[in-house]
Amino acid sequence: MAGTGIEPRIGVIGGSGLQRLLPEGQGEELDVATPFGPTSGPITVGELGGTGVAFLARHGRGHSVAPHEIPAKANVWALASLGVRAIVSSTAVGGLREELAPGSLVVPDQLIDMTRARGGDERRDTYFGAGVVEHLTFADPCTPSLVAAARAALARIGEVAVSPATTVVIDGPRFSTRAESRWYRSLGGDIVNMTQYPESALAAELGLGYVNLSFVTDTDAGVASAVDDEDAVDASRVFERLAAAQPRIVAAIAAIVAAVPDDLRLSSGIAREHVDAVLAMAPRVSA
Ligand SMILES: CSC[C@H]1O[C@H](OP(=O)(O)O)[C@H](O)[C@@H]1O
Ligand SMILES: Nc1ncnc2[nH]cnc12
Repeated sequence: MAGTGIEPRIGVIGGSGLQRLLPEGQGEELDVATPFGPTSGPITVGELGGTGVAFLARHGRGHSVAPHEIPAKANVWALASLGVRAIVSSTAVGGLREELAPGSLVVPDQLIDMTRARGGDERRDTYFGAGVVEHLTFADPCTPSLVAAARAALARIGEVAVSPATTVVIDGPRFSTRAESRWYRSLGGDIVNMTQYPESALAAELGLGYVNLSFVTDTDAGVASAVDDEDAVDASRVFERLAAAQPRIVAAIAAIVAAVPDDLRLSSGIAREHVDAVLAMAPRVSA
């Protein structure tokens, strides 16, 4: 429990363009030490619509942490150590299909991991090993009940989210070539992003629910952008579109947070004692 007395039930990881969830001055900022080094930045614990939340900006303050440098193990561990039961994440994505125009909202249910851990240790995608042998059941990288709840919550606020959908996750920080983009689409990808993995797998390893809200900022570099090159990916345009959509994204995240059931029950098949052993690891205090 944080000093405010608020017990965060939901962790929110804000992606590109989502630096703050609670109004300025609300909530308590915590620096949570972890066995995996520092998190991307401070975690703000407060209340959102009556629900205790712990908010972390994935790329840190001022977007200073590149996608391949994101300390996903530290970030997910820190939220779990604060007691959250589920993570609601936001991401900016490229659309791989014409119908996924910039401005579309997507609630993916599947992903294809195309990362090759080129970021080094930050990209490591498991807490287990060193004698603790676990094989994560990861057929549903996004918790199905939360995907359904998110879709319904968005509909209630008048948003039509594209769902189900498959995210192709790449290392970044560069965007894809036209050939890669066409290939991802031919694999069945609907959207492309750099951060939904390993975050989602690490959450599942710690027994947390995971649901993602994706905001389409561009049509990547493939077939769709050939239709309208104005929409081909370009980082400055991505940030402009995210800034303009910030109130809409915050409202959508708030609706999803409110829809996470109190009695969220998960079974990822991982032995509880193994989860507890990871959570009991001593925090490493950074220099
Ligand atoms: C700003 S363009 C590329 C950047 O945006 C996405 O970030 P996030 O997933 O945290 O919203 C993408 O994954 C890249 O990191
Ligand atoms: N086209 C794209 N590829 C990867 N990550 C993205 N984030 C936003 N747009 C993206």
